[in-house]
Amino acid sequence: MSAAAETAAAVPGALPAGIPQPVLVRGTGLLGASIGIGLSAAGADVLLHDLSPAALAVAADIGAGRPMRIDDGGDAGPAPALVVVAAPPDVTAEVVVDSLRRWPGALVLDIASVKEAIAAGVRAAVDDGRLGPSDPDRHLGTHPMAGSERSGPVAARGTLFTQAPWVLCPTDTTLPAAVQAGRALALALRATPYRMDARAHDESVAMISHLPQIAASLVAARLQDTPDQALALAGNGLRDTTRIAASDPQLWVQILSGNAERIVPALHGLRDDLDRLIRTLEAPGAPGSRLDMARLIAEGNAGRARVPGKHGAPPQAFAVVTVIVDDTPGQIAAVLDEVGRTDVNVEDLRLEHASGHRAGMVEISVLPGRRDELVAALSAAGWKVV
Ligand SMILES: NC(=O)c1ccc[n+]([C@@H]2O[C@H](COP(=O)([O-])OP(=O)(O)OC[C@H]3O[C@@H](n4cnc5c(N)ncnc54)[C@H](O)[C@@H]3O)[C@@H](O)[C@H]2O)c1
Ligand SMILES: O=C(O)C(=O)C[C@]1(C(=O)O)C=C[C@@H](O)C=C1
Repeated sequence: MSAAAETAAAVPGALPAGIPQPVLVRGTGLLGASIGIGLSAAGADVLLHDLSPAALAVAADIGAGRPMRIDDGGDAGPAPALVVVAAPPDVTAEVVVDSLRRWPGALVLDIASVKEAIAAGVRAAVDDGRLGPSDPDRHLGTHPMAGSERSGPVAARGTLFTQAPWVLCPTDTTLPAAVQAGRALALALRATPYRMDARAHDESVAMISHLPQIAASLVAARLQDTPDQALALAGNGLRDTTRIAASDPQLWVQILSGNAERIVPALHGLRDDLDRLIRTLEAPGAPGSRLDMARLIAEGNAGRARVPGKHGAPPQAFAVVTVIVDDTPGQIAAVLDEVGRTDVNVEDLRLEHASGHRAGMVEISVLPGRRDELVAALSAAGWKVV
């Protein structure tokens, strides 16, 4: 399995050449509206369509583009030159096929989370005569590796894709113009394009996206009957491991069933480790059991250390500077204002509210070499740094 990251960087605020316009986004939920907002902000002419009038209206209201009517009596508005299908996975192939048929001059991209099933669905339309043999060449399967546990346009933001990988899955016959459009779309939204075939993509996401989702859901499911007094003690360990357990069940049913063949081997591996741990913990005092536990946690350390940092850079441990603030309006902005006066780049930011207390903690991640400088500056300005 190999992925080639392209290195060209987007010029901030500029629309890279190669995005045919107007662009029509079909499906204006979280992803479609985010794409619309980002492209509109970069100066593209964006049309929007969604089966849900409410999702369409919200997307238009938040600046994702202008609504377009699509129906069998003729479409209202100009023919799109590029269609981006951002509908749920189980209807994506059909919306791609419909778009290829409706607009014979348009390139069509989709962004669904699984890729082989969509490609097969589009090819099936050639077999049943709905598409001509070369129509699928205008289609490119893609997948932005950015999202959220939330869905719908209300959660959309134009910066969703910044610094995220965006996978492009051309086949041997995909038109170069379609690949160029996919690459330009990723760059316009400040993502990093990667090229990969659909099979390698699906194998990869089984491990780096689908298995984590399942693990988070299974862990969170255990909490249903946990007493409130135990949950009141929850710290970041639980929050970190269960954030994506809040994801949309409908979406994930489609993703998991669309990639079941690749997910099952990963689950067998997980089950083997779980069985091993259960056996060990059933006899924690037995000879070798502590070594077993240490190995398991160390194996987790080794896997975690392989997760890349921003821009696909090697994993990097940041230093965390923790500032205690009163839990009152304006405090966090004031801390950040102070940080802005230094020349230290904020790599990550996290807010922590101690339950039952009127104080919060702002955790600022910076490059380790810049930690002392930031601590000195914040302390000198009177902030409580711990
Ligand atoms: N949510 C994520 O984190 C994420 C990340 C990357 C890719 N994706 C993919 O992006 C796509 C959209 O996901 P989302 O999270 O934005 O979902 P969402 O539920 O927020 O939005 C989907 C939208 O598609 C609309 N829709 C349904 N059928 C349609 C049709 N036939 N024509 C036009 N619109 C239709 C729905 O009304 C809804 O507004 C999915 O294929 C998903 O796999 C999601
Ligand atoms: O919620 C998030 O943070 C995500 O990025 C979601 C995530 C992921 O697993 O990375 C989930 C599914 C999508 O297909 C792509 C992105």
